[in-house]
Amino acid sequence: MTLEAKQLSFSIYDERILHEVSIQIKEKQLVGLIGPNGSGKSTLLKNMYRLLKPESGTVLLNEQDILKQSSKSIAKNLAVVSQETPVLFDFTVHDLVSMGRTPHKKLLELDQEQDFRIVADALLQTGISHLEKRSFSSLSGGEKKRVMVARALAQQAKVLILDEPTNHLDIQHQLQLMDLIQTLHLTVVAALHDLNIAAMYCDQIYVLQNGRIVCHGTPEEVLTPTLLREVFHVFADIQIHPLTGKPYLTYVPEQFAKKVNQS
Ligand SMILES: Nc1ncnc2c1ncn2[C@@H]1O[C@H](COP(=O)(O)OP(=O)(O)OP(=O)(O)O)[C@@H](O)[C@H]1O
Repeated sequence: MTLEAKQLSFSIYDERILHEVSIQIKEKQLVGLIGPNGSGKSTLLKNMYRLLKPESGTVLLNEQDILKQSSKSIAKNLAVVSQETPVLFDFTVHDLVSMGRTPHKKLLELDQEQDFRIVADALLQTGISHLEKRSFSSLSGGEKKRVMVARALAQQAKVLILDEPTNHLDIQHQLQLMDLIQTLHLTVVAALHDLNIAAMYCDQIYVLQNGRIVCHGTPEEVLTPTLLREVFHVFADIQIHPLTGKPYLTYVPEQFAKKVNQS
């Protein structure tokens, strides 16, 4: 399964938020979307999971226009972990994760043995089995995030859209979650703020600035001191880490700026 945005533009109240954005997530690739606050990451993802409708351009899920597919067929293939968490009713963790099974069932069909097994697996993989009877509203921010990831896993979609999946998680759970996502070998696009996490886990990175893609490529190609300075307005020393073989960023105060490697 592949996911692609082609020449996508989007405006709110006559203000252009996204300018002809194109991004491509190939089969089983983990693609990171990075950019400063307000650069348009969430807006792009919302267009890609149909919460917003583009002004122009298309979103293709497995090369088919997403606007021409039924919600149920999209939900079988595409799961989303958004920044918002459901607040309408106070469901238990188990109930919420079980909702991930909905696209696979007929109207009013009860959970089958297989559904219970898939939900139990999703709870186990995200490390929240012990919370299954708790009410969702009583959970901490990080626990809620893991419930939403578990729901997405229970959906058994081949494509995942994640809007800041590691937000609210402590460092152990950030790494566990990214490890889990990597081992699932799904087609994934994730908006990420932590550039070291993006460097460590992403196959490709797209950089958004003021609603435009300004750079894309492998973490090694994209994460350079020049890009960090021009897009994020910070100075960073970037080395290839001897253990991971991936770029590792150390942010430095301006007084050390002249000493950082300039690539
Ligand atoms: N409903 C809205 N009404 C007005 N402006 C909006 C609305 N939604 C988004 N915007 C604006 O669109 C721009 C892009 O916002 P978006 O949330 O996509 O950025 P982001 O890159 O995800 O930011 P962050 O890193 O802070 O989460 C921002 O300037 C934001 O204020």
